Amino acid sequence: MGSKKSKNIGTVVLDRGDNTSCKINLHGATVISWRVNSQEQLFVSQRAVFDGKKAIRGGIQFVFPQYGPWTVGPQHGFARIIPWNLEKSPERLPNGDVEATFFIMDTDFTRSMWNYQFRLTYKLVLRERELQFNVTVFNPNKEKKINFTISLNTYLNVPDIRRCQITGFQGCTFVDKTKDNAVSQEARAVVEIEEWTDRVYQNTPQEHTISNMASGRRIRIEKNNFPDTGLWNPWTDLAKGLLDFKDNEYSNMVSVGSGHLTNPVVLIPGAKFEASQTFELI
Ligand SMILES: O=P(O)(O)OC[C@H]1O[C@@H](O)[C@H](O)[C@@H](O)[C@@H]1O
Repeated sequence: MGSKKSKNIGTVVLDRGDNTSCKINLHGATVISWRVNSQEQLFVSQRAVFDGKKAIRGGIQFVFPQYGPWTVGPQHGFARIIPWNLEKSPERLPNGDVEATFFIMDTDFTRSMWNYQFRLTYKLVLRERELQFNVTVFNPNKEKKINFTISLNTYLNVPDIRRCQITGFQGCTFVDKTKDNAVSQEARAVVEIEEWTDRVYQNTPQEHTISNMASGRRIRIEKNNFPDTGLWNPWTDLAKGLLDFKDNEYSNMVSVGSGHLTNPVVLIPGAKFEASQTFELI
C-alpha cells in the first residue's frame, strides 16, 4: 500500500484458477485486469496514474452520475475518482465462478457537487470465459428524485485497432462528438475505426461483438437496461495531448461504454435502477 510515486488504496483479485482472474482497484472500482487463460483482455496505459485522485487511464471505469462533461464536477462524474468499499469479498461459488461486490454511498465530497443521497452497488462475477457486471443504484432520499447518466467505460486490449470489426450499430442514430455533436444514422453492419472516433450510439441492440481481440478472439458484449453505447479512440493527434497515455497506444485500445448515456435515469425516492452487462470471449 502506498509508495513515493503512487497512492494505491488497494486492489481486490477474483481468481478462478487456470490463470483466469480479474483485478479491481478500489480507486473508482476500476477493473484494471481481466485475464482469461493468461491473456489480458483489458488495456491500461503504461502511463496510467495511480495517485488515488485521477481516473485510471484504462480498464473499466465506472462513470456516474454524469457521462461526459459536467458543469458542477469532473468529466464523467465522481464514481471513477473516489474510493469504493468492498461489500462482499471474493467468494467461490459451487460451480467455480468467483464473485465480489463493491459499493459507494454519498459523502461530503459527492454532496459538494451533487447534493443527493445515493447507494451504488457493483457486483462482478468471473466465469470461465465471461465477466459479468451487475449495477444497482438506489435512491434513499425521502423527497428528492435523482437524475443521472451512467456508463461502464471499457478500454479493450486489441493488438491492432485497424483490424477490429465492431457489430451492433447498424440503423442506430449516433451523436458524433468529433463533428460538433452532429446526429447521423449508422449504415454499416460492421464498424471499423480508422480515425479519431468519439460517438454515442443510441438505442443499440443488446449485443455487440468485437473481433480481433488478443490472439484473434472475439468478444461478445451483452447488455441489459443499458440502452446506449459509446465508442471512442483518440487516434494520433488527441493521444499526443493526453499526459497519461503514450502517443502510439491508440492502436492497442478501443473504448466501448455501455450505459444510459443520453437520457438520464430518473429515480423517485425509494426506487432502484438495475442494469447488467456480460463480456464473453468467443
Ligand atoms: O479523458 P477522459 O475524461 O477519461 O475521457 C476520455 C474520453 O471518454 C469518452 O467516453 C468520451 O466520449 C470522450 O469524449 C473522452 O475524450
